[in-house]
Amino acid sequence: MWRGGSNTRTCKRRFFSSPTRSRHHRPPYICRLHSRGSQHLKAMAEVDHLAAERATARFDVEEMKVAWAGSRHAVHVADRMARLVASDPVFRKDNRTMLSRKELFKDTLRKAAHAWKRIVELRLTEEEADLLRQYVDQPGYVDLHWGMFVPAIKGQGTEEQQHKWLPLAYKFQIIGCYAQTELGHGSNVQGLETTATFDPKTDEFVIHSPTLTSSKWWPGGLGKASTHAVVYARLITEGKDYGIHGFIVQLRSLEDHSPLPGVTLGDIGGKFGSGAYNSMDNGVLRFDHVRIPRDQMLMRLSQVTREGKYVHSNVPKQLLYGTMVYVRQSIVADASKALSRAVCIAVRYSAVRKQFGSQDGGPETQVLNYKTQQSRLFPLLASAYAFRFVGDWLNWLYTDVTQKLEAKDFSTLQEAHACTAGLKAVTTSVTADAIEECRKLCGGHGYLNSSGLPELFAVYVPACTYEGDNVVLLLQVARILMKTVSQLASGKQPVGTMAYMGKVQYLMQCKSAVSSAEDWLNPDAIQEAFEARALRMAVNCAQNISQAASQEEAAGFYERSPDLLEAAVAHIQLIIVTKFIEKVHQEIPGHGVKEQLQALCNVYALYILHKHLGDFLATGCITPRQGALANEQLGKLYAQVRPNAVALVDAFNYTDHYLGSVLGRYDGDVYPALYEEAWKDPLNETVVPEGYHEYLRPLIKQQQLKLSRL
Ligand SMILES: CCCCC/C=C\C/C=C\C/C=C\CC/C=C/C(=O)SCCNC(=O)CCNC(=O)[C@H](O)C(C)(C)COP(=O)(O)OP(=O)(O)OC[C@H]1O[C@@H](n2cnc3c(N)ncnc32)[C@H](O)[C@@H]1OP(=O)(O)O
Ligand SMILES: Cc1cc2nc3c(=O)[nH]c(=O)nc-3n(C[C@H](O)[C@H](O)[C@H](O)COP(=O)(O)OP(=O)(O)OC[C@H]3O[C@@H](n4cnc5c(N)ncnc54)[C@H](O)[C@@H]3O)c2cc1C
Repeated sequence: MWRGGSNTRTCKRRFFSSPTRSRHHRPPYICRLHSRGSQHLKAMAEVDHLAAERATARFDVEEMKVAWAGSRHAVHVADRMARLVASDPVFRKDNRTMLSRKELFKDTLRKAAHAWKRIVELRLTEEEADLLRQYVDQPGYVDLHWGMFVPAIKGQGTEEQQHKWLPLAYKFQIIGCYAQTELGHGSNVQGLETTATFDPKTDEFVIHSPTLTSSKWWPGGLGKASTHAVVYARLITEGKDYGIHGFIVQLRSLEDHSPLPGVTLGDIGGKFGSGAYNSMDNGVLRFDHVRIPRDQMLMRLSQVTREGKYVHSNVPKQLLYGTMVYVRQSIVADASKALSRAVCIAVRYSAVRKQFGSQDGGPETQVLNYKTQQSRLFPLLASAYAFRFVGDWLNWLYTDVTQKLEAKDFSTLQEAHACTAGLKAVTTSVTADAIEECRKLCGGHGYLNSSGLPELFAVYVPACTYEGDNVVLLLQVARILMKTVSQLASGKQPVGTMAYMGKVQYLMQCKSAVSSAEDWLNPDAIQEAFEARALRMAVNCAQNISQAASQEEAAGFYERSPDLLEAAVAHIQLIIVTKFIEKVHQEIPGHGVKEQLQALCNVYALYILHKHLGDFLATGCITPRQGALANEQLGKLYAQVRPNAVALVDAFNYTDHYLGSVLGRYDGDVYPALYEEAWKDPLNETVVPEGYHEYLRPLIKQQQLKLSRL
């Protein structure tokens, strides 16, 4: 009866009602855990399986935490916020991949509301609140509210508009999203179709979706949560189309959340991966002649007068894209977070996991000791640090450009666009690929949801697409490179991150002086090789475009776009290497910290050189022998990193809650955790599965009957 008749009763119930029997049927380890209870678990947690690894570190981990976080204050605040989230049961996330879409969405609403409650109760600063939200680690409407809606109003709204709308947004009296992309157009912003036609009779804009393809499609937070949106639409006044502009539009009632008349909206449906980005209500939105007051056009850059006259302030039109520039720089900062999480999991697990090598009964080999594991993993570890530092620099650049713009100095706008677009593209592509590589580095267990890696990948991978498809963004960088090359002949000196192109005479013909593996530890040798490679690739593209004399320049660009993409990547990699070298040149306190960062900087640079050796050889920057020496030095650097690897990921200072991975646990006690996690799966709620009586039993019985007839 027990076996056959009660497949809906749970293991838990049976366990308590009939312990002997349950124990018999339960896996022995689980019974042991339950019988000893939390005391046993606590005792287990006190064992540090990675202690030996930590003991081999040759640097001060606490000081490395400071180097990673940026300051002692940053370490302290991050630590406090991470623990606050980890200790609060509302922020539990280990069950996320098992929730249905509706449950997951409600859970996201609950977490967002609870986070807000805590922020208000504890009177958290903006810095603390941002960190708290980061550690809650569940994409939701608040990301778009704070991350795009508020910045769009700040960047494109007049003082008066900011005064009216920002206090409402700051107190969550309204919830906003960023509605730009449409069903038919995302990359091509100028191709958007939604219209905002000025009606001078009523002093209103009429917002309308003229076609199916003009439906807003993708905006996060739009589907179910937002009450308002910044909507991008073609401004039409006095019969003329003035192109894309931003408008604040109310979508839902502030009383009962129902859509306002003329507004049709909903969620666009399930997305890649279980859990993951499905906590976000990416939405669809259509307007049927929805009227808004004229003063809800964001009028900082251009205005429409009461009479309907269009007035454009004397500022570059591209400032309309300011919110995207802002978010792209924050995405670069986030790349190092996602990458470091994946790397932390893979490094710790690789130190715990053992395979082969015990023929004589001795201990097996930690997989982290395999050279192949090191050559796949350590460049990713180095990339996490590289992205962290280039992200800090980009944040500085963004702040600097913003201050200049306030003073009506637009000279660095192009530099900001090229750096944010290019770094966003390169760091997100590398990070997405790296998370998947970390999954493979964890073998079979990496494929389990409880490793945290599948969800991390699924949440992260759309970063290659949103806020600008990476290929489209790299082509923007390439265009700026081509413009810069073409200006070299006229003697115009490039500035900022393009300044190296001014050394064109030298860089086009220089030969690397490297003659031993150690020579590649010289930052000048690395810098020169990367500069020469980037410049020669750009110049080659420019020559090829201009040699296609029969073609228009745009056609030549189109024809050569695959090569241009590679030239753009080379330029961006040069920026990352340069900023890492600059970081290492600074004063860095703490025993051994500078030396470790130096080693990681060299790993990053020589790994890129090795991976893109074809570029370096084809452009004649280095010889095949010098390429081989770089690879030889890389192997030596991996050996140097090996004893420090676990401590280098400890320096990220992530709680087990934030990591969300049984493989990446701080204590390295992986196997009991994996084993226990398995039993939480809903399939294990019953011993006999649902469907047994419908499908399995009849099948087995039928076969038994057939056999008995033989
Ligand atoms: C652990 C998990 C972590 C997860 C991540 C966590 C957090 C991240 C934070 C937030 C993310 C959360 C959610 C994601 C939300 C996503 C939102 C979105 O996706 S919003 C929609 C974004 N859409 C795009 O990015 C569209 C991309 N397209 C464009 O930007 C433009 O169409 C494009 C491609 C630049 C072309 O522009 P266009 O005006 O048509 O013309 P041109 O190419 O001819 O350019 C004309 C000149 O303008 C210059 N330019 C272009 N853009 C800019 C700019 N942004 N700033 C300054 N200048 C710019 C360009 O260089 C040309 O200059 P010249 O005339 O040649 O001098
Ligand atoms: C998870 C997620 C969240 C999002 N959130 C928001 C949001 O909050 N608000 C919002 O407005 N939008 C949002 N978006 C939309 C996002 O910004 C767009 O999807 C993105 O800009 C890419 O545009 P697309 O979808 O039109 O891609 P497409 O341009 O259609 O890309 C398709 C393919 O064409 C290629 N391609 C396109 N143009 C060129 C070209 N000129 N040269 C060479 N190749 C080209 C691309 O590389 C790609 O391979 C979100 C998207 C996702 C996935």
